[in-house]
Amino acid sequence: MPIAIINDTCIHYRTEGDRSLPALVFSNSLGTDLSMWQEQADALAGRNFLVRYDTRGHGLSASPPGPYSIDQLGTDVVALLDHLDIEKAHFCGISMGGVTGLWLGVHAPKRLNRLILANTAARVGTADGWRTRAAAVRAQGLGAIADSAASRWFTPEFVQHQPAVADAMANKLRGQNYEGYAACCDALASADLRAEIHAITAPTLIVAGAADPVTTVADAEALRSAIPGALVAALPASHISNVEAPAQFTRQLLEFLA
Ligand SMILES: O=C(O)CC1=CCC(=O)O1
Repeated sequence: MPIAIINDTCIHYRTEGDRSLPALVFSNSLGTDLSMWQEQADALAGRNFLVRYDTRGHGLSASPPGPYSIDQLGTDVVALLDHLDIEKAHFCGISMGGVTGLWLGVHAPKRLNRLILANTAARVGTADGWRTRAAAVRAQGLGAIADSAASRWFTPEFVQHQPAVADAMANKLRGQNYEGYAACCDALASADLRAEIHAITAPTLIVAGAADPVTTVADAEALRSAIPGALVAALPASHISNVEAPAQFTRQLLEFLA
């Protein structure tokens, strides 16, 4: 279980594949952990040096008291690259992980090769919405958020046909650290990169879920028009598109990184 002490915080990560291959970093969404990328890791470990990590406040990484900020989530990645002696990497982040990717595109362009931004936006939801959620989680824990997770993350058809996958992810959320989750809601409350993302120079692929109610296809189009040269692919999925449409997601990754 590799742990790096990064910005005074224990960050859990996992590497796979040959170090001589181009590095590819995966960043998880709110309430999940690095295991969400298993399908992509299985497909890509022969082609890339994979680095998966648990965003602070998630999985086996530490959950120091919040609020966190998007600058912190982004500088954690830069420090993890330093720790692993990686000069430049591809970066694939989903939802909150995608916001981290946008931050890296703006603030750490020299550390990036290609950028894959899935189910994300330069401004996800509203500051009030995230502050209300953070307060509710600090007061009541993660039970209610976990109970409703499947409906935010997946289409009803997916939940019906793959109940074990949806339940396993919701149960994992139930077991997360509530302060870490709330502190990441604080980070999303204050993250608004809309005025900055035009400066991104990394070749960028935006992956949308055609049925995503959280970060919509319109959000993906807004990213595409702001980021020079960005491409968009819409998959038949809701918010956690790499789990709901794993084969299509992986194909997009492979084609974009080829
Ligand atoms: O609300 C959710 O659970 C979905 C989500 C929003 C940001 C993120 O990373 O996940």
